[in-house]
Amino acid sequence: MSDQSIDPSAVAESELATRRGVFRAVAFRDPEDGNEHLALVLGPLGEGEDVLVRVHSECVTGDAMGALRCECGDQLDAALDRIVGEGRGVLVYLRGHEGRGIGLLAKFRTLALQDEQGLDTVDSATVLGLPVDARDYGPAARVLRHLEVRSVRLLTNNPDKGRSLEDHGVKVASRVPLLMPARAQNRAYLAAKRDRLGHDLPHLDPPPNGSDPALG
Ligand SMILES: Nc1nc2c(ncn2[C@@H]2O[C@H](COP(=O)(O)OP(=O)(O)OP(=O)(O)O)[C@@H](O)[C@H]2O)c(=O)[nH]1
Repeated sequence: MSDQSIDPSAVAESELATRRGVFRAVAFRDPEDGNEHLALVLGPLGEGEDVLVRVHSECVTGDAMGALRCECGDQLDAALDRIVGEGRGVLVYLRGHEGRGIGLLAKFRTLALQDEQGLDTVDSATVLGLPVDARDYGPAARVLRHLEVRSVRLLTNNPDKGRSLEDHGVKVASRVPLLMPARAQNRAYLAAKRDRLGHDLPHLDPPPNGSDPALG
């Protein structure tokens, strides 16, 4: 549980008209990591119970450039569509989470190893002495408290994300799958997330005899 709260002087808000509609956009500087993060809020949140929430880790290649080797961009679009479909919800976009927290340069080093040596997303980090996942969800918990969100339906396939948010005091009422169809370019990445990182991705083809054809 992180007790720190966001200082009002470190928050700025504006309306943000997007292709999907008008959001309340809340920028904030987190008191612990010092990064400037973003929350997009749709609709009145009422009592703040059971709010549909996506906590999305920055991925400049997937989110902004449309890269296909991960499914980050697809998930960002799908999460916003789901929130707009309900007419109520929050997307928290966490900066400083690039590459699961190792940063852009280090992420590219891991991507090069994946391309050149066929390592997966886990081994390509560990051979470089980098953490597989260094993300801190404290900023998400703090902004959800700031927004008076009391419990969330969390859009994620990653059970650890729900647990980490709960460790920071967020009540996760349920986990809502955010399953993206596999593409040729991201099949190996998705398989590694399922097989090595424990993500719930039941829509992927099961690995026959313990090996995934997408990897071979
Ligand atoms: N280190 C590293 N990071 C990657 C790689 N591919 C994508 N990422 C980063 O992974 C982060 C997203 O994490 P994921 O593990 O894909 O998914 P998640 O956020 O844990 O789970 P979901 O909530 O289901 O999306 C983003 O910050 C991406 O930049 C990679 O090969 N190596």
